[in-house]
Amino acid sequence: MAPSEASAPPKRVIGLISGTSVDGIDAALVEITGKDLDIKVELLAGQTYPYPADLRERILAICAGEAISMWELAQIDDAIARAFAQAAQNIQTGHQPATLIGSHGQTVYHRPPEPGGEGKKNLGYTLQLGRGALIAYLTGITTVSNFRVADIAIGGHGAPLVPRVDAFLLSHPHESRCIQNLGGIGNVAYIPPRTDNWLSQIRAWDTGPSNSLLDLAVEHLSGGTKTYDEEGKWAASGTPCHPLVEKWLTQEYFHLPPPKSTGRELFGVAYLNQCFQDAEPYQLSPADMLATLTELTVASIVHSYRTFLPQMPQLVFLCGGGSRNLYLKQRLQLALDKIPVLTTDEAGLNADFKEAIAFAVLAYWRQLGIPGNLPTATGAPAEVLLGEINQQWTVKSGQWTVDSGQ
Ligand SMILES: Nc1ncnc2c1ncn2[C@@H]1O[C@H](COP(=O)(O)OP(=O)(O)OP(=O)(O)O)[C@@H](O)[C@H]1O
Ligand SMILES: CC(=O)N[C@H]1[C@@H]2OC[C@@H](O2)[C@@H](O)[C@@H]1O[C@H](C)C(=O)O
Repeated sequence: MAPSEASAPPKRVIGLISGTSVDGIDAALVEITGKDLDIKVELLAGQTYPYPADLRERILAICAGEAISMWELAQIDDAIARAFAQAAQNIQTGHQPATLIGSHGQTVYHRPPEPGGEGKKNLGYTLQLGRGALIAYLTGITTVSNFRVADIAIGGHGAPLVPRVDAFLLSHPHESRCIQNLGGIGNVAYIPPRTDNWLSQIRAWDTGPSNSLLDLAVEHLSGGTKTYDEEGKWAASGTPCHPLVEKWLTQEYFHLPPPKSTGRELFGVAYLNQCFQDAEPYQLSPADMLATLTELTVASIVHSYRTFLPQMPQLVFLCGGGSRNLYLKQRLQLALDKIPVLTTDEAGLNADFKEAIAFAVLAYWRQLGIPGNLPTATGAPAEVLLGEINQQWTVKSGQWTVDSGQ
């Protein structure tokens, strides 16, 4: 083997994301080798760093549509970048330092593209706070950020982006698989067996609410003493009200064909208030209400598989915080009948940190010049490089030098 073909040393990368649950910053320190089907990712450390309570409250208020001044926007952007930079520092404790960060940031607004004729549709818009330039400066590590904007600029949804990573880490030569993320919002990647043109046959979309409504309901019903339902125990003590689930399932989003994306703008506080109003005639107990909202997550996922997939998958792998909700998992298994429902842990990929791991891989691909989006997932007309590279600049002997991050 020629020296240039000798396998490159592993690249040490940090992935950072705070998702739509706004529960905290998921940080993953990984070692990556290979590029596509030969890619290997080893998780060296994974940790969630909760936001300070006041910052979380402000982010949730902005996500719920509260108007803020540009001054406050700047303050929050910096506060998030600082928290992300701190998470990147902390996750390296006891390890060799990383040479690259992939930082998703915090989504505070997401508007999918509006349908319309060629050149007539409104582009989507998405805003992730926590600017990469500040993270690069504070950590001294080259940071890739703003992953969604390039896909959106050419007409895509800019989401979901993880499916391409799922494809390379979780595909199977003979088996079709759904990778179902259960975050604040749910999203699915359907990955066919790796036969000819398998990449172009991948389908992916946001399935709707996963924990966003449940968490808000738990906070309300517990009088603010809980932020989520540990293992789904509270919901498990109730009974789902099926007529309500049927009514909620008539909502337009669930019937839109993919590609499609959504967020807390739709499945947030106002939506939950409507759910409570709809539930009034049924006089549900708190536990029944939580069981019914859980059932909406389950039913919307299964309905979307049955409606939009070319065929049902042979296996479903769950990931995201909702995969720890045993009641949700059990209801999903019941609804999917004979299709095994596992977590990605069982495929060797940590279910809690898969999104953080994915943004480490997307940053790595960005640096190698490999596209990160899948047009069948985001609806973009082409593959594009995702993310803006914020080089780590240092002053050496009075001259600016740039750390290539290689
Ligand atoms: N042990 C648990 N039992 C029940 N639910 C849990 C548990 N752990 C986490 N969750 C749920 O998972 C949520 C967080 O999931 P996750 O971190 O995957 O979401 P996210 O990344 O913020 O969202 P998204 O994927 O939409 O961006 C919590 O808000 C909670 O509802
Ligand atoms: C705009 C935005 O932040 N979307 C998130 C959100 O959370 C889940 C779902 O909605 C998904 O589409 C996306 O995140 C994951 C990481 C993705 O892009 O694959």
